[in-house]
Amino acid sequence: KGTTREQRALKYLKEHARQGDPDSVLETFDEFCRTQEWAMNAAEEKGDILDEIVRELQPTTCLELGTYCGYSAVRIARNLSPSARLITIEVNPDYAAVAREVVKLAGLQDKIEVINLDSADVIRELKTKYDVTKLDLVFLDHWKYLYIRDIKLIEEEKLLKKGSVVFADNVIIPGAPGYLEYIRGSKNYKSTFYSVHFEYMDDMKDGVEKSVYIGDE
Ligand SMILES: Cc1ncccc1-c1cc(O)c2nc[nH]c(=O)c2c1
Ligand SMILES: [Mg+2]
Repeated sequence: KGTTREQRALKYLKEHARQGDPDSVLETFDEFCRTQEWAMNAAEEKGDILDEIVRELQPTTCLELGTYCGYSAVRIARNLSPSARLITIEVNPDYAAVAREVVKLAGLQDKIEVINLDSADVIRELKTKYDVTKLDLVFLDHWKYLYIRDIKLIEEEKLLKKGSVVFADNVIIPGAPGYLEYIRGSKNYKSTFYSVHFEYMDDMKDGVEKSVYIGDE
């Protein structure tokens, strides 16, 4: 084959999506995943909830852990106000390279910064190196065992404020052992679970968890 699934997806997007049109990029990516090859995008019901959160919260500074090909980064950024921005972290260099192309194709490179590093290392430097004061929205969509490590690090760095939203994908499949217990057991969050279909699979159920920070700043 020579190419990876992510490279094939990017090729399809370049051939079929409208340059500079985020909606077209997302629709085309969904079409690819429905007709050509499945990919782990926070799409369909998951994406609809994400859209709703962004539209209601109108976040200024967003952090995404787990960029993959940039689908949810585009989904978030297309609804951001002019001065708002999204920092998205992807540890896999091949995924990060594709994501940067997808972000460019959507015309959102001025709103989205893709960082190809380990999430913990970046979280520790958000205030000093990335000019972040507080995070209004955090989207956890990387590796299930890192959700709890990274949310504790975000708390340690005092990056959340009252009203900040932490949105987690895949809390059922593959599941986020320990994260749900931690966040639901914490007095600093008000959590809501949403039962949703797994991306592009009408006969599989997953879950997402929306947690609003109400703790001390
Ligand atoms: C790929 C896959 N296969 C079977 C079951 C679940 C998954 C799956 C689905 C996702 O939405 C993911 N999101 C972020 N990171 C992941 O690793 C991930 C894995
Ligand atoms: Mg996911």
